[in-house]
Parts: sequence; structure tokens; C-alpha cells
Amino acid sequence: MGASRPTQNVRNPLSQTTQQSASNPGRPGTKGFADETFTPPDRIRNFCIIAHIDHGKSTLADRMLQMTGVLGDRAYRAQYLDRMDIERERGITIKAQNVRLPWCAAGPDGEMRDHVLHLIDTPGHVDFTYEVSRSLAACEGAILLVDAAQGIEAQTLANLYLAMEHDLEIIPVLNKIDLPAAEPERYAEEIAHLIGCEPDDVLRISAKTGAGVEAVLDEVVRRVPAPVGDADAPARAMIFDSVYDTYRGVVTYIRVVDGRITPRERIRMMSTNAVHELLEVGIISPDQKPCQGLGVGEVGYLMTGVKDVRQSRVGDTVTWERKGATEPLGGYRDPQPMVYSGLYPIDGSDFPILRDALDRLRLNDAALSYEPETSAALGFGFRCGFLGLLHLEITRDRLEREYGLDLISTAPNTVYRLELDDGSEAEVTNPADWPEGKVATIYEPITKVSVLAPADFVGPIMELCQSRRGSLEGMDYLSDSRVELRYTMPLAEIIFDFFDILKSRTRGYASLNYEPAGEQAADLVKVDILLQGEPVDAFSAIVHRDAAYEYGNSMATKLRELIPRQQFEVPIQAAIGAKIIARETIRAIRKDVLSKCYGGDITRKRKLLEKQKEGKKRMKTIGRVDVPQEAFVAALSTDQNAVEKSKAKK
Ligand SMILES: Nc1nc2c(ncn2[C@@H]2O[C@H](COP(=O)(O)OP(=O)(O)OP(=O)(O)O)[C@@H](O)[C@H]2O)c(=O)[nH]1
Repeated sequence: MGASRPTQNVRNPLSQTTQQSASNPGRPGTKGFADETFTPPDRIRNFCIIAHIDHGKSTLADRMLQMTGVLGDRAYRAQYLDRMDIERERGITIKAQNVRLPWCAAGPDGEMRDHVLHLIDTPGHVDFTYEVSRSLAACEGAILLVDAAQGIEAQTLANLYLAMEHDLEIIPVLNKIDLPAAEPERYAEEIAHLIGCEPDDVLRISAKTGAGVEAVLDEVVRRVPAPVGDADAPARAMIFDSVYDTYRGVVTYIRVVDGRITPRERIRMMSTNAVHELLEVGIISPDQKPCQGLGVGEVGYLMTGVKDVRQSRVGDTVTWERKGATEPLGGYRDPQPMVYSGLYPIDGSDFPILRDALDRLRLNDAALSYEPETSAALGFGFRCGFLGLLHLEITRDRLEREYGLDLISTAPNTVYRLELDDGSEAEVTNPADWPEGKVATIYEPITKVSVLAPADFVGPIMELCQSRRGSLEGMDYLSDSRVELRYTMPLAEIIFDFFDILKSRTRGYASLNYEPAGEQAADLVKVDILLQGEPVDAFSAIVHRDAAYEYGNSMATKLRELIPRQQFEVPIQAAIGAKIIARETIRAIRKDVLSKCYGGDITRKRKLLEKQKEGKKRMKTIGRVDVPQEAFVAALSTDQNAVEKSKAKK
């Protein structure tokens, strides 16, 4: 697959005059650069857009694509960079993408020159912080985008602190100034107070209308430092994303730090020492365009023909196989699952489809981990590991939407490290593996939580965090009406319904960010739920001792309402080991479906018996108790509607 001369290339500005580009007297940079040379680093600017969810990153990226002429109006599709359907439907960015933009603007010396800007779009959600950090590591500058109608939110702060850790040049921008509710003066003050600039230094734009976006591009050229690196050293390039393409295999997105990466070379992945032949090297503008190679500071993609993203790991360093670099670039780590859940097909015969679907999803998601597991109640399924709740929900969405699966997922839990009585250690991600009676000390993961909200809600937020075993670390007023509360809190207390309750207690105004912060010893117990004395493994949970009774009682009550009455009485119990801590009872019912059939033709009786048999097919039998699948779905769901729906079916 040789490199062909790209039709519209954004390569080396030196191959053109430095006046305004002839092809486009407007502001976009020169087109049709010669592709036999490499763009000099002093004409390159690598930047990303960081912000809280929905503050407009993808819309601003789209507008920049249009303004630089990379994406004509005809090809324009809202949020072009958010290619995954779910990203577009949910309106959130999951995978970081990048694009090369030509722009003619004045450099630090005031001279107008053609430049090449590499824009890296970043996921805006807390689950994908590692991907954000790798995108930031590929940049020298960051546009800090804040919704002028909402102001600074939790992820604004989290991403700003990440950008500062990477010493990026921060360009503050207020977006959505077209909205009637926009308060640019108020929030410019907030941002100035936060990053130590003047309120007038905060740019004001509307990514929707394009107002002010040119000035942002000019500011990127003027203020973001040009990339530096050693063009003569052995090649080192950082992988900041990799995507599986059904037809072309894995596309690996890289930023070159030292040396050059050219096609037909053999390269080595430094974290795994895997060696591959480079089939293609190119740039993205806005789609893949092969080129002669990438030099210092350049951002683009490479293809080696591998079929699995786990061979192209985000944060890894690429170098030559022969005379390659000896020291990798810093910051690489293997993705660490934070949240585990069991995924089971409602129809057991779908298990092979679920297995194949997970295999395919993992081709494009190195952070997804899974292994087969069985449940007495739910049958054959998989214990899956995710970066966080959103990652879990997106994966489940894709399995159901793209593979037509109906799934039950068990309550999400985290990873526990146990010190056992015999001095050994164990790691538990599934309540069913809890070693009853042999545990000396239990350690649970904890997180640093940041909640941003109007000051009026401080009371309800503090009450909720304290009820979730949070300990207050600090509280700062960003302005006279908005406050940031910082807590240390167990991850297990966040991953289920904390965010939903926080939102409902603050009328949707609070925003949340959390990041791993080590572990702590905790007094945790495994609560089992028994039907007629038979434990139902799908309902077991690891909870703090103080919350055990509440969990057991709520599950027993929920199941009493969800499980249909049987021909006999069914006790529902919650237990810690052998100790019963809660109990409910489903009263017996004598149900003779033929009781109303006095006489009448045999076909009606047969239909009623057939219907009863059909209904039994959808039952899971625990011991002698028939539990409808909807009851499992509802009992394991935090969604109250699911519970109401299932009760209605009884
Ligand atoms: N009125 C107005 N709406 C905007 C503007 N910029 C973005 N929006 C809208 O705000 C919503 C979120 O925009 P996105 O660009 O998806 O925000 P995002 O930051 O990429 O969100 P994530 O992908 O979830 O991180 C969309 O409905 C946009 O149409 C703007 O300047 N003015």
C-alpha cells in the first residue's frame, strides 16, 4: 500500500509563498503543499480542546474544520469528529480523534505565515481520563472551553488541572455567547480568578454561529509553543489513540516527538516489544491521507495490518526496529478496570452471540476486559471490567443495539483486595468469589471526588456525601454563588446511583468528577439473598456493614413485589453468612387455570394450559421458585420504571 500523492494536502508551508494562499484568499492556510518534505516544527501547533461535558468541544472542532476549508459545507456533518453513532446520539465524545488544519496567521513575531494546526478532540467524560491525559501529552496547548450560560463545572476543573500538569499553554474561551442565558462577564471573572489572567484575556465565541472562532485559531498560532524534538535522533512517537477499522485493521494515531516515521520501515511497540511493518503513514484532514512520512511535532496515523487494538496501546511509544530509541516516552500505563459487572443474555441460547460480540468490541476497546462466568440464577455469562459506569453503559448499549442482544447486568461492583487469615492475599471482583470466614482485612478503592454546584445546595450535597462514607477534604468558593466541594469517598459508593441522586438533590445543577486515589481498609460484608433458603448469586452484593441491613431489606421488599405468588409460601431472606438480617414472605396461591372452565370445548382449555406453559419458559427456577426474567432485570436495575413495569406484569 504505497503512499500516493494526496489530492488536497496540508504539508509543508515552505513549499509555497508566505503570502495569503492563492487557492483561498480567505484565512485558511495554503493547500497542495509538496509532500516530499516534512512540515518544519516552527510552523506546527498541536492543541486540544478541553471542557466539561456538552460545553461545545465537538461543535467548536466542527466549526474549525469548516473555517480552515478542511471540511466543505457540503460534507459538513454536525459533530464530524464524533464518528461513533452512540457519540452522536448521546451527544458525547468517547474516542479522541485528531485532524490537521491549515491556517494562515501571525506567529509570535507578528509575521503572517501558513501554519499546520493539529487539533485533538478529547473525550469529555470522567471514565476516559486516561485517554484525555494521553491526548494532552500530544499537545503543547489547550483551549479551555466554558459554556457561557453554565460557567465552570467539575470536568472543567479536572481537565484544567490535567492540562496544567502537562504544562500546556491555556487559552480560555467562553462558548455559547449567543444564548440568552449567557453571562460572559460573570464567567470571565470566574475563569480569570481560576487561571490568573485578566477577564479581557478570555475569548468569547459561539461555536454554533462561528462568531469569534477565527480569533481562537489566531490565538493558537500566536500563543501555543511550536513542538520541539530531535529530528536526527531515533524515532519516538506516542500513541494517543487507536481505532479498529473493519476493512483496514487497526488505525494508530501518533504524535512524533523525535526523528521520523516513514512507510515500509519496521517499527517496534516499546511496551510489548511487538514488531510490525509499516504499511501506511498519513495525516487526517479530515479523513486519512497517506503521505511520505511524519517528522518532529507532526500528528497523524500509521497502519501495520494488526487486527487488535491491544497491540497498539494508548500511551505506548513507537520506534524503529533497527537502531531504535532505548528510552520510551513517559506516561504509559495499561488500562485499569475500575468497575465490574456480570453480563448475561436473557435468552441463554444467545451466549455464543454475546461471546462473539464482546470479541469484536474489544478489537476497538483495549480498556474492555471480560471472562466467562456462570450464575446459578442467570446461566452462562461474562464478568466484565470497565473504566467506569459510562463505559459499562456504552458497552451494554452497543451489545444490545449492534448485536440485537437482550442482557441482564448484575449490580456493578469494584475490585477488593483481601488479606486472608492465612496471610495470603486475594483479589475479588465478583461477590460469588467472596471467601467467607477467612478474611482478616479488606481494602477497597477510594476516589478523590469534586462536586461543583450553586452554593444553595451545599447542605444536601454534604448530607449525601456523608451518607456515602465520604470525608470532606476541602471547600472553595469559585464566586459568591458557586462552590467546589472535595471529598475522599469509596469508589463503591459512587458507581451505582450516586450521580443520579446528586443530580436530583441539586435540581441538575451539580457536576461531578472523580479520580482514583488509592485504597483504604473497610468493614465490608457479603450480603446474600435467599429464596426458600436457596441463595440467588445474582443478587449477592459486597456492602459496608452499616449498609447491609438496608440493602438486604430493600432487595427482599423489591423481590416480594416482583416475584409472582407460587403454589406454596416463599420466604425471602437476606443473610450475612448464616446470620439472617431481613425477611419477607410471598404468600401461597392455589392457581388452577382451568378453574373457570366449566364444560366448554377442549381447545380453550388447551390454549390456557399452553399459555401457562409458555409463561413458564420465561421463568428461571430457583429451587422450586419460578422467578420471571423481568424480575431479575427490575431487581438489578436502579431504574424505578423497570421495577414498576415488572410489577405490572405479575
Ligand atoms: N447555542 C449554542 N449551542 C451550542 C454551541 N456550541 C455547542 N452547542 C450545543 O451544545 C450541545 C453540546 O455540544 P457538543 O459540541 O456536543 O459538546 P461536547 O463538549 O463535545 O460534549 P461531549 O462530546 O459530551 O464532550 C450541542 O447540542 C450543541 O449543538 C454554541 O456556541 N451555541
